[in-house]
Amino acid sequence: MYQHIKVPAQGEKITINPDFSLNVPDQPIIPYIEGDGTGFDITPVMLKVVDAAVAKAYGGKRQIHWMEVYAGEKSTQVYGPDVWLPEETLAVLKDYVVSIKGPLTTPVGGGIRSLNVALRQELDLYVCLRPVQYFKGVPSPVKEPEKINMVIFRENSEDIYAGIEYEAQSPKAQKLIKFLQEELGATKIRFPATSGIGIKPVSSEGTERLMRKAIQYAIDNDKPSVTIVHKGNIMKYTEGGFRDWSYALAQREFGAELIDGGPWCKFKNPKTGREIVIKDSIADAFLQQILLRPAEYSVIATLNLNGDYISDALAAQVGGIGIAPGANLSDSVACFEATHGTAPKYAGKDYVNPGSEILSAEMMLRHMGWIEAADLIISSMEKAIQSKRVTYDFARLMQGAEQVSCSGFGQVMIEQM
Ligand SMILES: NC(=O)C1=CN([C@@H]2O[C@H](COP(=O)(O)OP(=O)(O)OC[C@H]3O[C@@H](n4cnc5c(N)ncnc54)[C@H](OP(=O)(O)O)[C@@H]3O)[C@@H](O)[C@H]2O)C=CC1
Ligand SMILES: O=C(O)CCC(=O)C(=O)O
Ligand SMILES: [Mg+2]
Repeated sequence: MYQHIKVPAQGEKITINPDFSLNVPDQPIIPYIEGDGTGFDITPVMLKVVDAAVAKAYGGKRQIHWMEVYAGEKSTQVYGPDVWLPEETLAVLKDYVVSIKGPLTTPVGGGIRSLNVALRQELDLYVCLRPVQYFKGVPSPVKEPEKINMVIFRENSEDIYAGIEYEAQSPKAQKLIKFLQEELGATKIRFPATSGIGIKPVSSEGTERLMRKAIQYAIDNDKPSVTIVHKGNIMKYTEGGFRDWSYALAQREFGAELIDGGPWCKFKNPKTGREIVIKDSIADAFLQQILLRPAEYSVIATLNLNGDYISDALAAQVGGIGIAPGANLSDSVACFEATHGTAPKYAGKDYVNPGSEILSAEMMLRHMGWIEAADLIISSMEKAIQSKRVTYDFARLMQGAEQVSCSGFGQVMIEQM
């Protein structure tokens, strides 16, 4: 049926109901992309840890049947030199509803555009959900990392990630600059002859669907606030639009009322009766506030580029991107992936922390309703860290730690289950 994807002999597809809830069989087939660079190291460890957690939690009644699908460098080996993201990979990720991927390389400057971004756009995975939580015992550069408990909702389908960009001095850049100057009266392009130029589309529709999810998450998880993070003072109609449309949605759809004349507003959580405050923060100020007053922030709703920066910055505060998980979500399809990239200098060395991808799998299990297996992953991660048998990133900051390999850390987790 497929050119290179081998469907496991056993197992069934996860399917979606009209209300977007999932039907998860006891033997689901779950597609995975190994990933480039350290994806080669961390993905097999993630598979092993998840299999162990599922076996332990359900005693053989449930089992995941993994199905490898290809993207990135491995895809060019399997399909041919220029095939980075095969059509059948996209079709399978959509059709099988829930999947997980390792990181994929994007060259800086020229070369292919990001496959990670392409995948999100092709499947319209418009929410990038990145929870940031502290695990006891993790070495952190801040004094009170336990005060950090945030969930980032990063808009994942627009902003400068649309890839509308033209190289300096190319005919298209020159044409666009001429159009901006002659047709739209732009006078502030400082060096028009040598400027590369990019376009930043941000829409009310894209903003509203993201904000709706962020507010619903705050309701479902009894969170005290949603903070809109933007740079709307400078980019008035894109980032400023994001702020204004977000506030308007909170008022229109969730009945939020202005606090002291606004723009902050609040409403009562219909499930718990507790107040949810909708507020905003300008991105530069926000980045210092999360260091100085992290306890004041809970759910974060932000644009694509801000969300990218904030994800890594917040991850560092709770110990680094070695334990920073994430999910890319549409209303129906979910593809889980770590926040970090391919860390090329460590590729193939069985060295890096597999924690981010394992915790992404933990989010996946929870999304599937396999709570017992997800809980087991969290508890074994906590115990593994507290046993101080950890990968280099934690070991270099911990007193008395024993440094273990990437696969060694997976083994420590399995022993703790
Ligand atoms: N979703 C995706 O697939 C993403 C892909 N990328 C791509 O990855 C490539 C490399 O990007 P780069 O900017 O180097 O960012 P990376 O996130 O790959 O690595 C940056 C640094 O983060 C630390 N790090 C990363 N992964 C781990 C891990 N598993 N365990 C412990 N520490 C880790 C390392 O720090 P130290 O040096 O201190 O040990 C590493 O040098 C680029 O092509 C980029 O486009 C980037 C982000 C996301
Ligand atoms: O696609 C890439 O190469 C980088 C993406 C990234 O940094 C992210 O999504 O956090
Ligand atoms: Mg990033």
